[in-house]
Amino acid sequence: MDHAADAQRTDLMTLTRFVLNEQSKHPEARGDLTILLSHIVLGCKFVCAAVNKAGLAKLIGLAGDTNIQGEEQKKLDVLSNEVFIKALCSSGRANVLVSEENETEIYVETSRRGRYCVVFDPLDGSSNIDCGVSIGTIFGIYMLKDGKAGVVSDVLRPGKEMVAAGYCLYGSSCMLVLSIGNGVHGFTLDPALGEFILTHPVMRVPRKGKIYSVNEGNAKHWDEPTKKYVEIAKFPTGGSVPKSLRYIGSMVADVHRTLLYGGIFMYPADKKSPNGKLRLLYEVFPMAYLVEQAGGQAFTGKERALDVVPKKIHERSPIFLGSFEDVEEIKSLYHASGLL
Ligand SMILES: O=P(O)(O)OC[C@H]1O[C@](O)(COP(=O)(O)O)[C@@H](O)[C@@H]1O
Ligand SMILES: [Mg+2]
Ligand SMILES: [Mg+2]
Repeated sequence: MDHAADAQRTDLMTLTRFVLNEQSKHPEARGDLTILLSHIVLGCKFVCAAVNKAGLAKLIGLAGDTNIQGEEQKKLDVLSNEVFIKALCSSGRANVLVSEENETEIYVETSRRGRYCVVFDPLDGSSNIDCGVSIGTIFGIYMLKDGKAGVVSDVLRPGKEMVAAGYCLYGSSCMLVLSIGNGVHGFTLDPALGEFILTHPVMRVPRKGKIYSVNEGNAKHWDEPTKKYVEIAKFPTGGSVPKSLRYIGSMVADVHRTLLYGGIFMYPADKKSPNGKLRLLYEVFPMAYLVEQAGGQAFTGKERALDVVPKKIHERSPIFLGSFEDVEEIKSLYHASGLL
């Protein structure tokens, strides 16, 4: 056993240590957010373990029910949802919860209520579970508006009012990417230690990218600006090289790649789904928050994504996010089209 190396590892920047350091910069902080995040992290570790052994543990396939979105729930959707609801309730720091898998908002029992509201997608990329392609968990955190008993309007607020957001990627490695309003930081799970270690400090999305990411299967239903953008990406003029298409079909994985490599991820509105497919509260807002914190931008086809005021908890929204200049291009096409 290489004790020296092991001793070395004790000064690794773990996620817990990182959040405690951030907390220490705010003398007014009571540590509630730190405790809440530690319970979300526990949930991610649990789901990561379940995903890794999904085939062995008969966690592949359908659970037999349909969720409010009309989607057939996968066994891992249901398990992950239970894991996060239990973890958040037991933190004693959560108040109102909104999950993709629950029709209505969840109110934590009075004795265990706290000052934060959490919106989450317990398992993102469900269509990729059974084939072992990267999937994830997405979350966003609001603080109660007036500190009293939570109500649904505590979460029907613009994404820019969130105090933290993140996702956990269950892929070739398990990574948790987090922002508590001070940049974006990536942590990789060390399976031996069972700790998330800071491996990607201060993530910055490249200003301009070479990748576009969209489900081209919907192309015939797209509006003109989206069609034009993809046309230019494929057949650029003036000697520029065509962009590469990359689409995994798990938002967490497609956004993670976009944050690291740059480019644009989009799920536009189309004639089939006039509000797009992705959900504003627990998919679009957390990802837009992270992308903006990393120097990129997020646009709905009409406005800055984080300025939208949701009316319903499962509301959908079109989204274009990623490298600043790439999103600027699609914004100018919307302006030019008169749709804005
Ligand atoms: O198959 P499509 O229409 O391209 O949709 C893929 C999108 O749907 C999602 O799977 C929806 O999320 P859930 O799996 O959490 O329902 C996103 O992760 C992904 O970006
Ligand atoms: Mg999802
Ligand atoms: Mg989901």
